[in-house]
Amino acid sequence: MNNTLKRIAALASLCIRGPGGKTGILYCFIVLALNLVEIQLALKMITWNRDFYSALEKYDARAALWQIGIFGLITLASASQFLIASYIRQLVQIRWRTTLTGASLDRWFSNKAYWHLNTDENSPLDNPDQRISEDCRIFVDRLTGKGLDLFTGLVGLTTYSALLWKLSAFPIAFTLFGTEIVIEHYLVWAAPIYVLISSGLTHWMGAPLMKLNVIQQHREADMRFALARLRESKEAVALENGEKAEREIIDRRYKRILANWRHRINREFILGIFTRPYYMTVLRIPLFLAFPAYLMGYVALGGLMQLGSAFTRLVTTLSWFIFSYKELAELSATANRLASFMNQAETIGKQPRPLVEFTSPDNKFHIRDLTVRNPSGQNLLHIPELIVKPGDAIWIDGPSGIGKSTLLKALSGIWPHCDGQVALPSGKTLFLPQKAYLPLGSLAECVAYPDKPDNPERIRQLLKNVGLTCPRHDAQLEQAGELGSDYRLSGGEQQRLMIARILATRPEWVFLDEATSSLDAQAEEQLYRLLRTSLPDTGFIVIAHREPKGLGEYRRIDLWDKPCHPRQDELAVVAA
Ligand SMILES: Nc1ncnc2c1ncn2[C@@H]1O[C@H](COP(=O)(O)OP(=O)(O)OP(=O)(O)O)[C@@H](O)[C@H]1O
Repeated sequence: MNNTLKRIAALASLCIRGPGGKTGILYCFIVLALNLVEIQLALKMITWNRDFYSALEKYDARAALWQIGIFGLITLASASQFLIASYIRQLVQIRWRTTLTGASLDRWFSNKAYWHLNTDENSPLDNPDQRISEDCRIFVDRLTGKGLDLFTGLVGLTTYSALLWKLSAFPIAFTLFGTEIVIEHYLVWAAPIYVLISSGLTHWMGAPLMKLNVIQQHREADMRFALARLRESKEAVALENGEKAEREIIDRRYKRILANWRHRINREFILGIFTRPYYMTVLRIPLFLAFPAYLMGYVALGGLMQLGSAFTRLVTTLSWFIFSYKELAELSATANRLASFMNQAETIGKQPRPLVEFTSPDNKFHIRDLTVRNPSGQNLLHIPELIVKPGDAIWIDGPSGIGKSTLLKALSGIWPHCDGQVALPSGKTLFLPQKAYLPLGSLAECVAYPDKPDNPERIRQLLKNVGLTCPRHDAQLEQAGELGSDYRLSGGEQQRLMIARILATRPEWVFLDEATSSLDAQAEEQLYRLLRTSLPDTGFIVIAHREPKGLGEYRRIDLWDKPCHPRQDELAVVAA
């Protein structure tokens, strides 16, 4: 509980420190001031109860009509207060949610946490990519909602207690085990005892609901992920007639949702056995408790209604915990999830880089004593020394699974299971993985990725140069859409697009991981030639199962005669 409060405080302070956060605080004070107005209106309503019922008791029609007019005015003021307060509260939510979402995304992207963090369905991190936006919304919504309610409630509590104390200046007397007991101001004591017992019961009956809510959100996110994955792979699924298998995967996930949902319904039912009658009686119980005072002649009907109304206000304010139980459960689950995601993302930045970086003379790309392992610690590759000059080309060729792609990941700095030294030359570097990545956006944005497209005409020309000339592509050059689904590029076309990306971004170093594997040998050679003539000073490190013809002179690193997962001393790849 203590930890949860600390996490809520840390996330709230993050929201306040962000842009517009302080203005948010100012808005919160305005909402609080408006809520205090609401307390004053509630006091007026309590007095109204007395005056209206007194008028009825005395058959005074004029006074009763006058009270109906006052009721209209109080209602108007109360509705205006509610609408303005909730509008301003949402302005705070916009500011704080923007800051919190920004901070979460910063952590998600910094140090490539999105790649490093284990986000499997069994990971305790619980699908951060599926939940970031929703969690930030829930957290800010519940924090501003429940936080402000709590402050207002505390003020309301003292006001209503003081009023009730004044109104209930009469005792209740009864005999218990032969002893006469007299309790002064008994209504003031009855309210907290009544609510305390009720809150305890709510928590006792509802505590398992918190855990069930967390599991439910987790499983819902798993199902959304499976559906999103189907959308991404729809072509393969359609071609392989995988509908039945996919349906089973999704059904399995739905069944998990269903199983937890059943538990949740049962628990909500159990909780409802207590809370539902509580909601229904909370407005009447005060009258029942106050009516001995009426019978004993301490108050008239108007006074009884005023007492009942003041007691109801006090009990509803005290019942904040019971009424807010579900939202508080959500706030606590969301705060814990967000905080744990942020902590884990931050620790990634603190881990030392696995490869020691040194400066190489003449701006060469230099590897010394590099060992690449798989996650279980088995050695994949060992490179004692490799030096590549700017403008040179290297072809790495070897069997599947030997660790070629992993070598590129190690060089890019994202693979933690490696050691050795590396000198990465200055200048722009582009790593193109086996599977072409087509970001959401226009064709021009896709070509220039990760840069911004500056000149559509130039990109049009580059697409033409790599053989992507089709009126359809021309029309889609600047039109936003989802590549890969909307543009329907073939595997080979996607790889041509990657070559256009190299030409558009003009890096000094290019690492290609089977980036031309879907092209025929002739097209591949043409494209390599185009790359070499357009970028004569660029160094190329090419992983491919076919010789990179057209790239000019290159050195080959042949991994064919190396056993898979060899011992470190068995494998020494030396590039002359
Ligand atoms: N993220 C990962 N988690 C666990 N194992 C991995 C991961 N990435 C790669 N591996 C393992 O490391 C080994 C080398 O994989 P890698 O992709 O580097 O092979 P490769 O030589 O590029 O093969 P191919 O020619 O088929 O692309 C494989 O056994 C693979 O299963």
